[in-house]
Amino acid sequence: MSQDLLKKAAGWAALDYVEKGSIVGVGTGSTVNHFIDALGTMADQIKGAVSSSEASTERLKALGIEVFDMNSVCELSVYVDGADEIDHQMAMIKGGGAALTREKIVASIAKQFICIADGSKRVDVLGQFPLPVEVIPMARAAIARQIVKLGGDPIFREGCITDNGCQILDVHNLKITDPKALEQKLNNLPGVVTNGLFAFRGADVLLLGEEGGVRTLTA
Ligand SMILES: O=C(CO)[C@H](O)[C@H](O)COP(=O)(O)O
Repeated sequence: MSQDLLKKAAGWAALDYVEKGSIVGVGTGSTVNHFIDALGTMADQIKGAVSSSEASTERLKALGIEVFDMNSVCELSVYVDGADEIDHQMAMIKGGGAALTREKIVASIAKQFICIADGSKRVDVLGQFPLPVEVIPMARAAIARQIVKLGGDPIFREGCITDNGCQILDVHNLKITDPKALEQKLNNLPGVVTNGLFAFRGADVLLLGEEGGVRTLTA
């Protein structure tokens, strides 16, 4: 089965976690696009969505789903999003699609984080996928020097401007033995907006698309 079909299976499986009449937190990416398509089939049964990116907002609206301003919503029952990597403790690397900051913000008000992914995303140790760090443009070089001191190799994602008007450094060759410690260290660097480690706010449920079907794992 193709990777996209595995993503699709995981995306559609997340529909089971959507409560009727609720506002749903929606992530970003190719796996989430399948979830949004699935959500479209129950557009008249939900109140709407809070979106983590302009791209997801556009897709949601095209399916007739109302998108609420994050500031008008206190709590979400679920937040559904993909991941670039997820480990056995349900910590993730996210941000391959550059939406990490809004993803972390929307996830922070959700009771449950439902991660949808194809089987290739599950890893023993995070860090094979370069860790995205969103930075204020004027701080980029200073942050890159600090990241080198932490043992990583930051590469500027040329041409990428986030929905927040910021830039991305993709950090290669990090050995992430303690995801929470690294998440905190990176957040402490002046000019870092967000880093793509989701260790403090990991997933609660992982729906993993595999050849044999969708496997459900819980934290
Ligand atoms: O964090 C993300 C976007 O910022 C995505 O969830 C992550 O990159 C996975 O993407 P995909 O579902 O396309 O593999």
